[in-house]
Amino acid sequence: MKIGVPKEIKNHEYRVGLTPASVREFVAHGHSVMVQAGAGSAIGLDDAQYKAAGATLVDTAPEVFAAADMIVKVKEPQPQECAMLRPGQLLYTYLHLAPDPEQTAALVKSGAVCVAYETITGANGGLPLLAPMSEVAGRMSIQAGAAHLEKSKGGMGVLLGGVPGVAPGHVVILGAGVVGTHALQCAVGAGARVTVLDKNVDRLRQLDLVFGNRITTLYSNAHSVEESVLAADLVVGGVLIPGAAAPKLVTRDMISRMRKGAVVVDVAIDQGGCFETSHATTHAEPTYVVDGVVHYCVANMPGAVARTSTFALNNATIGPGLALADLGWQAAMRGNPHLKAGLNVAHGKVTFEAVAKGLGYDYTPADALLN
Ligand SMILES: NC(=O)C1=CN([C@@H]2O[C@H](COP(=O)(O)OP(=O)(O)OC[C@H]3O[C@@H](n4cnc5c(N)ncnc54)[C@H](O)[C@@H]3O)[C@@H](O)[C@H]2O)C=CC1
Ligand SMILES: CC(=O)C(=O)O
Ligand SMILES: [Mg+2]
Repeated sequence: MKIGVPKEIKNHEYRVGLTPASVREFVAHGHSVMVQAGAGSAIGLDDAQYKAAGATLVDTAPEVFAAADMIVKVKEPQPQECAMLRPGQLLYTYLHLAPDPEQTAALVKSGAVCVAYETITGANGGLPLLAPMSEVAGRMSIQAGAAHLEKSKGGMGVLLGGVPGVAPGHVVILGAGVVGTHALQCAVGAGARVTVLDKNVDRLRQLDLVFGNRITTLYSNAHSVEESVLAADLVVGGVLIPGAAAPKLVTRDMISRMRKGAVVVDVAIDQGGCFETSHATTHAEPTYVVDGVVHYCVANMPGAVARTSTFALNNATIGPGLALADLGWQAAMRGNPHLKAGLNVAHGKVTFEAVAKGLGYDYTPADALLN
């Protein structure tokens, strides 16, 4: 198969779909790999390394899209990329379609076969191709939140760890999944007071066993969310209903009653966000203020630490990527329900139920297209 890797074009996005090591794997499996010149140069993966790994370098994205059977990316295709997709072409990347009707319409129109990293499931549960970026974003959420609590960034001027004789900052984490757990590790490490909420009590039990009374765990409902958020200096939003739009747990009214200069980091913004007042921002302008509360809602947080993130992402995407290329998407998915769960759009049909339901499309189960 001809594999194509274009340079990412989203704002401040320096990750790249394949590392040179991953190119080498695809080539060893008998595939040819085309990489757009300069695709990895911002993170020290230069063209010479791709060449040495067996890739062909081409100058422009249109050349990559025109020649490749399978496009490997990081972020959801931007409008000019959607326009270059063709019927039957395989797209392997993050999509986050539920909150994105324009992209969904463009992918449906393209006729391409679109596999979303974030909905591929794991044999042992979880979302293994989302997990590494959630680890990164979870850890970054405390870093970003702490920075924006400083006065010069619009915050109230709180040091998360406090100092002897002064109480630490209070971090509230919504969702105890991968983002939540990694945020929690960093918040505890920084010396903050930490409260974490989830609807999954087993998950709270696991965290309680590890962190004991260094943290407070709470079952998530409207009451506990409201009480916690109103007492917080920093709130991290890390909830997920896989493939669906994020539930709006924090209302506009709660935001208006929060402490002035508090910070919210809505990591779940790529699925639409879990604060009613959230809208997606970019690394170029990461924050805005509503009712005195600083909102950080960057939809590609791992792009800021693109080198670490690219390696972590490739560790997870290489296996399913090789299966798709080696067997073709239909045979690969027939034998693997976890990979099949990644199919979101194919041949003009929406094949992921939560996306179809949320955006008003007829739902076509993937099985109907696998013959
Ligand atoms: N902005 C960015 O750059 C990035 C965003 N993300 C996003 O972060 C979000 C979280 O991802 P993960 O932690 O990997 O998901 P996960 O599936 O590991 O965890 C989500 C947690 O939310 C919980 N949850 C669901 N409804 C809830 C509710 N009403 N109240 C409290 N908890 C609730 C679930 O029980 C689960 O434990 C996703 O939307 C993901 O796409 C991930 C990486 C980067
Ligand atoms: C998961 C995601 O949206 C990202 O890594 O940018
Ligand atoms: Mg999007």
